[in-house]
Order: sequence, then C-alpha cells, then structure tokens
Amino acid sequence: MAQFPKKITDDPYAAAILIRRLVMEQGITYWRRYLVAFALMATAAGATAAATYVLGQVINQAYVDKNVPGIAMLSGVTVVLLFIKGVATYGHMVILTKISNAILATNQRQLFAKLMRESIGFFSERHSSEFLARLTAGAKSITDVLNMLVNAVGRDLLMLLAMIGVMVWQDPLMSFIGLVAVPPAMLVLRKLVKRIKGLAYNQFTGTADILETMQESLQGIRTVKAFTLEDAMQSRIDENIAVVERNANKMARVANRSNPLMEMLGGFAVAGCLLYGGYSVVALGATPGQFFSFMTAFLMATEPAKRLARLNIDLNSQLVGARMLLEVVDSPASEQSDDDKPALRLTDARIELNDVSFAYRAGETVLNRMSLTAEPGKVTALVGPSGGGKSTVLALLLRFYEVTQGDILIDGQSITSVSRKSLRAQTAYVGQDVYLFRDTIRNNIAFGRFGATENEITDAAKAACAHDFIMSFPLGYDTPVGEHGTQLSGGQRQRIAVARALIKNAPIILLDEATAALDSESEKQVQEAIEHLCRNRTTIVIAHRLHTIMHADAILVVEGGEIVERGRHDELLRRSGRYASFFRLQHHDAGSLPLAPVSATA
Ligand SMILES: Nc1ncnc2c1ncn2[C@@H]1O[C@H](COP(=O)(O)OP(=O)(O)OP(=O)(O)O)[C@@H](O)[C@H]1O
Repeated sequence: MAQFPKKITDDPYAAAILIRRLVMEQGITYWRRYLVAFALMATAAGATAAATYVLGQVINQAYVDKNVPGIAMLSGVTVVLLFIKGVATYGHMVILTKISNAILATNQRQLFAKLMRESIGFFSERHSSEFLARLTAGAKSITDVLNMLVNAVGRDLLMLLAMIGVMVWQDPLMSFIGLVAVPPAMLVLRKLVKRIKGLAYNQFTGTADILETMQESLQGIRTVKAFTLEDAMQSRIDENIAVVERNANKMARVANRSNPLMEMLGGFAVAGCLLYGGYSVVALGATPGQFFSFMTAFLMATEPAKRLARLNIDLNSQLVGARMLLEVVDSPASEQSDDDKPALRLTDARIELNDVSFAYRAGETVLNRMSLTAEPGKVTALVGPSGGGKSTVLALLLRFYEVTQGDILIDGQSITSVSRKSLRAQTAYVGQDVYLFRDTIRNNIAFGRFGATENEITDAAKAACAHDFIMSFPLGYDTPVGEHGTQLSGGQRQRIAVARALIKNAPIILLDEATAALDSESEKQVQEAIEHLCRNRTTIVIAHRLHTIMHADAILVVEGGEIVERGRHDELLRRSGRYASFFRLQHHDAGSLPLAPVSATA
C-alpha cells in the first residue's frame, strides 16, 4: 500500500496557505507573462461586452429605427469585435499553457532532485508508485490550481464584471433582480468543499494503488506467469480500479450536487428578469434593444458566475495533489548533502571496520561489534548463512546507511568524515541483482564512467568476457537491453555489470554474489571477468558458492552479525569449524569442484 499520511490536517497545507504559497513561490516567477495574459483576457472580455452592447443597438435599429445601413454597419462592428476576442483568447491561452508547462516541468524536476537526495532507507520504506503518482498527478495539480486562479480572476471575473457592467448600464433595477440568486448559491457550495477534499485525497491514494499493482505485476511478470498469478493480480487491480471508480462517481455526485439547485435559482432569476424586462418594454417605454442586450449579457454572465461559484470546490480537489507533491519536496532530506566534506584520499585502499554495530530498525541488531580489515590489493571474502549480515557490511561501506556504533576507516580516514560522492567514486560495486538501464549495451557500460571512449568501452567489455557475445548481436554495442536488461540472459547482464565496474577503474571493489545466479559456463566467464576486475585492488567479495572464493587472501565467516571464523581456505578446512562444514556440505552436494576461483594473486 502506498504510504500517505492518513489524515489531512489543516496545517501547514491548509487551502489558503497552499494557494498563497503556490502563487508567491511558483506563479510569481511568471508575473510579466501573466500580466500580458490578463491584458489579453481583459481585451476578450471587453470585446464580448461591446458585442453584447452592439447587439442591443442592432435590435433597436431593426425594430425601432428600421435603419438597414445602420444594421449593416453594426454587423461589421460585431465581426471586428468577435475577431478581436478570438485573437485575444488565442494569445492568452497560448501564454497560460506555456506557463503551465514550465511550472509542471519545474515541479517534476524539483521532486526528482529531492528524491535523488534521499537515502536508500527512505526508499526501502516506500513504494516507488507513490512517487510516480506525486510526480505526475501532484505536479499537474499545481498547474491546475494556478490555472484555475488565473482563469477565475482574468477570464471569469473580468467577463462577469463586464457583463454586469452592460446589465447595469441597460437597467440597474433589473440587474439587482438578476443577482439575488448569488448569496443562496454561495451558501450551498460552501458546504460541499469539505466533502470534496476527503474524496480527492482518496482518489489520489487510489490512483497510487493502481500504479503500484500495475508496476508490481509488470516487473514481476515472470513470477506472475510462472505461478499463474494472472487472475490474482487481475482481481487485485480490479479492486483498486473499482475503488477509484466508485470514488470518482461519488466525487462527481458531490461536486454536481449543487447543480439542480443552482439551475433552479438561476431559473428564478431569469424568470424575474424576463418578467420585469418584458413589463418595462411594454409599460415603461424601455427599448427592445435594451431588453435584448440585458438578457444577452445576463445569460453570458451565468457561465463565469457558475465557474466562480464552484471555484472553491475545484480548487480544493486539486490542492490535495499539490499537497502530495509539496510534502515530499518540503520534508527534510533523509540524506544530508555532505559534498563540502573533504574528498577521500586513497593511498593503499586499506579498509577497516572497527567495532561496528548496526540496526536497520531500533533494537534489531544486524551487525554486532564487527571488526575486520580488508588488506590493500587483496581479496577478502565474506561467507556465511543467509541473513548473517554480509550485504549489510557492503551497504555500510558504501554509506547507504550509517553505522549505529563503531567506525569504518579507509586508509585511516573515517568514511563519515569524507564526502559520500568521493567514497563512492573510488568504489566499484557489482551486486547480485544487476540493474541495467533501458538503454544500449554501450551506454550501460559507459554509465561506469561518463566520458569513456569507444575503445575503453570495448576494452572493458573484452576484459569482462562480454565482447564476444555483444558482437554476436546484429546491433553489437547498440543492442538495447530492454527494461531492467530483460532482453539479456542473467550471465550476460552480470558480465555487462562487471564491464561497467571495470571501466570505473576504482581502487576498491565490492562484489555481492556476483556469480550467484549463473550456470557453470557463465560463472566461469564471469569469474574470469572478476579476476581482471580485482587485480591489484582491495576487494571484498560475498559468496555463497565457496569454490569461487577458495583462493581469497582472507575468508571471514559471518553469522548473526559477527565474524565467527577467519583465515585462509586451507586453514579453515583444517580447523573443521563452520567454514569446513559449509564447504563439505556444498562440495558433497555440488559433486564438483572449482571452476575459476577468485585468485589471491590475480
Ligand atoms: N533494508 C532492510 N531493512 C530492514 N532489515 C534489513 C534490510 N536489509 C536487510 N535486513 C535484515 O538484516 C539482516 C542481514 O541482512 P543481509 O542482507 O546483510 O544478510 P546477508 O548475510 O547478506 O544475507 P544473504 O546471504 O541472504 O544475502 C537480515 O535479517 C535482513 O532481514
């Protein structure tokens, strides 16, 4: 489930505060363009008012003065006025759309930039679909709110005032009759706002749930199909969709609940005006033109008046989305930038963990006072049962998380005293789940180091035993890898990941079961690639298949967050402890021995 705050509180995202903030922080940047748009809106409203007034004159020319040339002249004036209105409308629509697009883009950029500053822990607690909803619907809501405000003030209010102007000019008393429906209508609409807010919030979370199910089903499509979960996923999304559909229908009912009443009130006003207007033509000597012009202005005023009356409802339903986006942008980044800290300066690349303890959640110790040294230029292997804390050591080394207690030193510098960027720049990491971007093979390798030349890319691929299979594709290095690299085999993906790590040319290598998912042949090739990668670099390698690390310089057995044994392969076998029993178990099960172990001297 998407994790949204469960309750909409009034502060600090109350409607008035949000609106002020959106106007002052986002709209204000474009004030010059808004001014031009307002001027054009005023022109359109003025031209419409003038055309309405001219209409009255035409009626008088036809019915009272019987003046055909006069009618022709006024018809020409009407054409000019409507043309002016058309041009002004085009102008303000284009300007406002451009401003909207710019604001939308800025908000999307801002949200993404904020997400890039969040820690790994932040993401492991949330579902990515939540951010997709905030990025798309939330950013759109902000532009919608600003557009509503601009249109309300520039288009509707100006048009309404212009039409009221014409009405009052033609007949002040009749104008009063026409406007008596406004106060009761406002009262009715106020009541609906609160209800709409809650529904809009449910709509937002419901949409995020649909995205979540969709994303999970598609990303896990192999599992879905293999376990014939299609129907289960279908019913899950059916449920999500049904919730959103029901909610949308409820919203439509609530938002439009006022319509019958509003129309009735409007009907009374129109009837009152017709009654009084007809009477004043018949009995009080008013001209038909006056009456006609008044009624046209009155009818033209009803649409903007209705939109203005509903403004509060519409604004509140969009403000929920705006809030969703701003909440993420406003929250303090879970990973404070430390770019101003000194850069990590490497001499030998010696890694030391001193008494390191760590817990993902308070009270659940994952690493317990662990100390280890990874010697420069050597291979240190971490082995042990699943869940023992091996991957956590690498995560702490990369500073995906901060240690709870103790310290991690690289060449005597605490990794917390140097900038994260410099630490990660000196480290090449190949994980169990290789992530490839939806791009070409070339670019996926080049992500290891921007600006890598074609030759460097090919060299890295050759060293990673990837060149041959890449060249066997018709498009070679231009072959797209598909989303998450799904168009490649597991072994091919891992070799590309090794090439990416190689091209980085980092002095520290961290490998988390980089050959775990491979068949013997692929494993042999990836092991060869890894040998190239580790040559003369400080390497920490996690392995379940022990034959891949038999020749490591040091093997540490990690269990329950502690190192329970350490030594070289032979020593550990002689000791007949945990390592020896793991090894014998695997050796017995596997029935075969090493293919191409990570070499200590390699
Ligand atoms: N992001 C996380 N949030 C909370 N707990 C976590 C997280 N990642 C790992 N853990 C927990 O920390 C413990 C150690 O996990 P870790 O991944 O370091 O083990 P491991 O030795 O690498 O296991 P494996 O060999 O299966 O990969 C496990 O109990 C795991 O449930």
